[in-house]
Amino acid sequence: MASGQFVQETSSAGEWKRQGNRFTGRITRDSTSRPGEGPDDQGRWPVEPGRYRLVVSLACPWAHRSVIVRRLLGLEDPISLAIVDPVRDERGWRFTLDAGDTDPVLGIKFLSEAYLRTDPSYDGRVTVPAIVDTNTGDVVTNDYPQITLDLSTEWTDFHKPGAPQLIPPDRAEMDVLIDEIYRDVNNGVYRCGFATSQEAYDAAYDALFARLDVLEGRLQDREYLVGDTLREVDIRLFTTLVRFDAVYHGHFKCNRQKLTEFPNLWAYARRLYQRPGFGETVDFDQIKRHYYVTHHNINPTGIIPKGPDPRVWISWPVRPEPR
Ligand SMILES: N[C@@H](CCC(=O)N[C@@H](CS)C(=O)NCC(=O)O)C(=O)O
Repeated sequence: MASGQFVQETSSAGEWKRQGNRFTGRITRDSTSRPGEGPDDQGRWPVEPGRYRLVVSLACPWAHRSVIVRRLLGLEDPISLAIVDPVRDERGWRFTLDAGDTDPVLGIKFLSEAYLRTDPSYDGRVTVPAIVDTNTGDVVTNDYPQITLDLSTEWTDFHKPGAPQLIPPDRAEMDVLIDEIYRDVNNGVYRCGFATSQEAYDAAYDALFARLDVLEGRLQDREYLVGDTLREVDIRLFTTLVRFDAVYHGHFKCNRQKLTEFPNLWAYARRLYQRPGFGETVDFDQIKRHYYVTHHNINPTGIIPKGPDPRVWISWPVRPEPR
């Protein structure tokens, strides 16, 4: 069996097992910490506009969720944004897009500096998205599924007028879909790409396309995955779909078919892309550079494919809305 890029996260059967999220602090309205302080004894930090910095890579699908949600809710001013270079070197995520290769607010050159400041013994992967407290430079959270939920539910006082309700009052149906989509699609593409045995790859590929077939059927007569309005689950699916043909189809060998060959999923993804808050957050150049240059084991030459042509996302009208 070939060894993978992420040896600590590869099982003896060659399956990719994603590491847990180390920092699970939450920014909540009921934190008992005073402004400027935190966390309280339950790990809750106070909601405070201007205090926290969201660190993302525009290439990363997990971080991309938080970029979209922050924008849809109008949280750009209350929560600032730091964007790392899409290409990691052996020192991890770098602030080389900024003047002096330094984040202007946090004053650090590498995201690892914040991780190690917060936990000097940390030896896992340093990941985005992460929210950093600008008072101390400590990492509050890299718990990406919770980050977007808390933007929706804890920061409501700072949402823009008319901000969407991304979390339905009854979450049961959405949460089932979120789990299935995470396992088979969001993480499923990584399980294909990072598998180091044929069996592990085959199983991940089968589960991925079986789930996409189900979703394709679900979207036959719906505009959104749940109910008749945009929800968090749509954002979670979108950030994988928008990378599918550019990266996952070739680089991760998810190649039974392209997104453009699923009529309903393709129309759905394009409808979302063309909504405010979605397409303008997609940077195909950074997405491709990240995956093809950073994953040496699966693309040793580092050559970045020129295609596909991104104009397909906008160049002809989207199919009419489903009935
Ligand atoms: N925090 C999660 C998900 C976030 C994640 O994997 N982000 C990627 C970018 S898409 C990352 O930061 N990777 C850094 C690395 O692999 O060293 C994890 O630990 O797996």
